[in-house]
Amino acid sequence: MRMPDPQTPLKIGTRGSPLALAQANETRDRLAAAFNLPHEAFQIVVIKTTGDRVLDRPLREIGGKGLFTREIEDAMLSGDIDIAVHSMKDMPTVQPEGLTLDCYLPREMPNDAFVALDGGTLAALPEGSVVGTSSLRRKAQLLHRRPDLKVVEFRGNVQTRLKKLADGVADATFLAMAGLNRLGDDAVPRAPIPVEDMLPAVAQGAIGIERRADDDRVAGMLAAIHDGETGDRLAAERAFLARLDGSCETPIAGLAVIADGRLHLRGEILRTDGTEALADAREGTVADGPEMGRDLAAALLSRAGEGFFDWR
Ligand SMILES: NCc1[nH]cc(CCC(=O)O)c1CC(=O)O
Repeated sequence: MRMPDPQTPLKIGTRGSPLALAQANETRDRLAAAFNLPHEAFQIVVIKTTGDRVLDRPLREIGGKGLFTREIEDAMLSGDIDIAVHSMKDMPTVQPEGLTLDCYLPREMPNDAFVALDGGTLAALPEGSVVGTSSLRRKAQLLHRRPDLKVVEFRGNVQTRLKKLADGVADATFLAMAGLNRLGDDAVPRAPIPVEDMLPAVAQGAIGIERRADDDRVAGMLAAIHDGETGDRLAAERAFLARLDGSCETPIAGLAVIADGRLHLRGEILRTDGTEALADAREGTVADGPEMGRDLAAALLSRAGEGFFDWR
């Protein structure tokens, strides 16, 4: 296998946000360590996506999943980059023709974080408080438990959201614990929310690395840094999501954990206004994860009935 070197570096495509760059750097560090290569054998290439460009509208109005990936995938197909580093939470369940996604780094905490400048917790949030989020899932889960709260649209990166809190636009917001941990920004006050209280988005906290399907050299390199347990968990969660045809327009949550060699999968779907939440769980062998995901999704869908996902 010919290795990349400083003259012909492996090109790592990523979005330009601080979190995306942290994820790309982690990927480079793991590859460099696995093959004993200098950092200069890798080049990080920043690519702007539609999701980065359009900041003034809710993402679901612009066009759902793929908003943060399309331009990066095009760059890979045209050979401008060799691999792409993604937050798996933002990834469609099917990849474009010619691309493969089968390498995952060890997963961070999947939990959502409750973020309030005064360091408070969700449980202690006063009645009638205003919470900022652009996530339909978080909004629906929150209103299901706390119909007294008001939810306002909140977009932008971590820094932007903190600024909005400081400006008094909202009393609190939610972020993924994984993002905060990966940014290493201890200044952000956050309380992890137990997954029993707020089931995370499918694949939350996991990083995936995409490549050209026919690139055997890169496939061999990525195999060396792939985390099998994360792969098994995501296989179950993403099968669940795929069967639900999940997109940004539907509040869906799902989480698989592996304990004592058994896979435990929990899933939830909600009405967007939070008036109804349907949840269920499956348990089985790790190999049966994808089948359990599809079965769980089918069970929830049959309970949901027509119009459950309508949000307009
Ligand atoms: N939708 C944006 C997005 N995609 C991945 C993460 C966090 C990191 C992760 O889940 O791995 C975030 C931000 C957030 O939800 O706070």
